[in-house]
Amino acid sequence: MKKITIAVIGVGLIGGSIALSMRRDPNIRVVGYDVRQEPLDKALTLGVIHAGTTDLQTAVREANVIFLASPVEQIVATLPLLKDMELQPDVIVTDVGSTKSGIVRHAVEVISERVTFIGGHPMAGSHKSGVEAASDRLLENAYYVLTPAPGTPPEKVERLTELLSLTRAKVVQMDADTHDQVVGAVSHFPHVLASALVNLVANYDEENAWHSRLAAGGFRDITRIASSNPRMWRDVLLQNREPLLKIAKDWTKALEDVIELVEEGDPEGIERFFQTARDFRDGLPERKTGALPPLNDLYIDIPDHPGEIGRITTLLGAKQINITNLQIRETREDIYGALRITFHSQEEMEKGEELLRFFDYNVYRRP
Ligand SMILES: NC(=O)C1=CN([C@@H]2O[C@H](COP(=O)(O)OP(=O)(O)OC[C@H]3O[C@@H](n4cnc5c(N)ncnc54)[C@H](O)[C@@H]3O)[C@@H](O)[C@H]2O)C=CC1
Ligand SMILES: O=C(O)C(=O)Cc1ccc(O)cc1
Repeated sequence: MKKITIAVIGVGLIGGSIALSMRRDPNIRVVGYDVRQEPLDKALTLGVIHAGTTDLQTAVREANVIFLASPVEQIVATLPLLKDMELQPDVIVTDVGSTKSGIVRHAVEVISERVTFIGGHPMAGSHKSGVEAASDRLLENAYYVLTPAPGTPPEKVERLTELLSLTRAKVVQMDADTHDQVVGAVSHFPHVLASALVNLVANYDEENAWHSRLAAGGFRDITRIASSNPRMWRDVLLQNREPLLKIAKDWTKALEDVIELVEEGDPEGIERFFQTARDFRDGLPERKTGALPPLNDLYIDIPDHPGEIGRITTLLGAKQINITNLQIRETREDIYGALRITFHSQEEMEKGEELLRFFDYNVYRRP
């Protein structure tokens, strides 16, 4: 089979994960470019890329496909640089940015007879960043949105789709504006809300430190994404202003509606509010096929002493069930702790679940 070269511009969490997925094919050579030497050194050490450079022209010269994987404002800034560079004829330039309309608009400058641009956004990720968190499984089972323009040659979209099968993501297509509206609502705005809530509670906490001490499961769950990379999210908000401002207005109205129900002391209305949300939330696709990142986690109630954890890992080890991480979560009333176990694969998680249930542990798939 013909050897091809992939250039990854920005070797961080997503660029690194794409690179690792591409490396599943031995005929693919991955060249990484970054503005910093450090991620390139790490990526080489971790076997994420075959070669690394801080010179953009060197990275893209041989590339058949170029993935722009830096923060979105930097993707916009890189596009015009490509225009003056020596590129392979028939090269496909794509990106992984969380926003699409602005990027697709700027990409028009680089599109030519010889250069195709196809916007892309893998709908999986993490609040972690950097190449050290990259994984060839990060995008597995997630949606991967492509936003080809009406004039994009369909055979190029097909070629990119085929290449992306190495990520094991599910490639779908939509126009860039629709993407920004939908993803604004299900991803960007939740990040704003999570951070706003954390900042509110942090202010209360200055007056009364019980806030952070009592911050329990619900607060932690809904605010996990407030630990995301502030630079990255700054750029996302700046790139997706219009849809986000509209969603923020709708949100304000939705919150006012709840406030009204509370002011009126309307029990049916309040219950309906929670019930409607619960019905939709419970009907969301399971993690393995949805927009949430794929996780092979189980949560187990354990009596709060160390011997118990040893027993669980021994049981799993004896059945050759591989785990990749263990975490003790909040202790409830000093009786039970919740142990989170991350398994190496979905299959191993299912085996672990069955085994631990057999030994009478309370096992949950959600925290
Ligand atoms: N973090 C996530 O969960 C997801 C992020 N994305 C998108 O992927 C892109 C990358 O995000 P992450 O991998 O999370 O960030 P990251 O911070 O892990 O990696 C970004 C890398 O880009 C490099 N960089 C910065 N400016 C650059 C430039 N001008 N040229 C080349 N490299 C440059 C940085 O040095 C860093 O190594 C962003 O556009 C983000 O919107 C998409 C899906 C999920
Ligand atoms: O941490 C999480 O759950 C995320 O929200 C992941 C994510 C972050 C950014 C994206 O553009 C897509 C997915």
